[in-house]
Amino acid sequence: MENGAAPTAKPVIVAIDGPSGTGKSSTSKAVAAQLGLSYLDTGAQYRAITWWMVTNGIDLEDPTAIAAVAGKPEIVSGTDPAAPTITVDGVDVAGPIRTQEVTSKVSAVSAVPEVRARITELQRSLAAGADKGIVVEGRDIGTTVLPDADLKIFLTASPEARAARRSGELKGADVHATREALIKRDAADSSRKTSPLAKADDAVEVDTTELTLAQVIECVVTLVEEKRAGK
Ligand SMILES: Nc1ncnc2c1ncn2[C@@H]1O[C@H](COP(=O)(O)OP(=O)(O)O)[C@@H](O)[C@H]1O
Ligand SMILES: Nc1ccn([C@@H]2O[C@H](COP(=O)(O)OP(=O)(O)O)[C@@H](O)[C@H]2O)c(=O)n1
Repeated sequence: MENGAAPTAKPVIVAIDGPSGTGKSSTSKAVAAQLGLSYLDTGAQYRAITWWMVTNGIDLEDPTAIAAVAGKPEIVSGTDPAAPTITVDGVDVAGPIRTQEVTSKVSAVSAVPEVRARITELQRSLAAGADKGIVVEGRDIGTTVLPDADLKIFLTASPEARAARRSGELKGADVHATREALIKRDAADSSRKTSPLAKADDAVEVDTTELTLAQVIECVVTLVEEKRAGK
């Protein structure tokens, strides 16, 4: 080693996939913060492009209409896990992308191949530019976006646990209706032709139903540290 300098750690790429409400965002943010890595919420990017389409009156029942404008909005993601940001054409959309309207329409938009190609390119470039490494969470990160990730995790949980977690967030929301909406969105995301929600063959599956968030975070941090140590 020249000048006795300490070796610089190789950037580590972590892919976390799974259905809605399994804890991907909370886990990824915490793991990235704890390990000094960047963090990317790819669902927020699909929500942002959906928000733009809704705002601009695009017919979301028509995949050709969606494909025709997929390249128009400029979507920028801030990857600091302590303060992730998302803008569309310079407008902060962190709030508006979480509405029921966007949630109910995002699967139709994200199924369009031109949308996926556009967003996948953004994701790969953000991952390549993360000096220390990055935790990227979504549905197709381990299978399609970053197939060479150093570590792939696939989070699962029972529909009941996921619905209870989500309705806890959406204060007062009916657990049954939330459960039905989750199941419908997962079915759409899993059955689309282009890069569906799926576990990569080499992903580690973690069932979070009976685990606390702190336990899931600890489990993933340990797996990253083991990878880094070459175990
Ligand atoms: N293991 C867990 N136990 C209990 N609640 C959890 C757990 N993991 C996440 N949560 C909570 O569930 C909700 C959904 O988690 P989130 O990380 O947004 O899931 P996802 O990104 O997979 O949709 C959040 O309110 C979060 O605090
Ligand atoms: N890598 C990804 C991430 C999200 N998505 C789409 O974006 C939607 C919203 O993702 P999200 O992660 O914000 O969803 P939540 O489970 O957090 O509600 C999903 O239902 C998918 O339709 C995708 O297609 N591919």
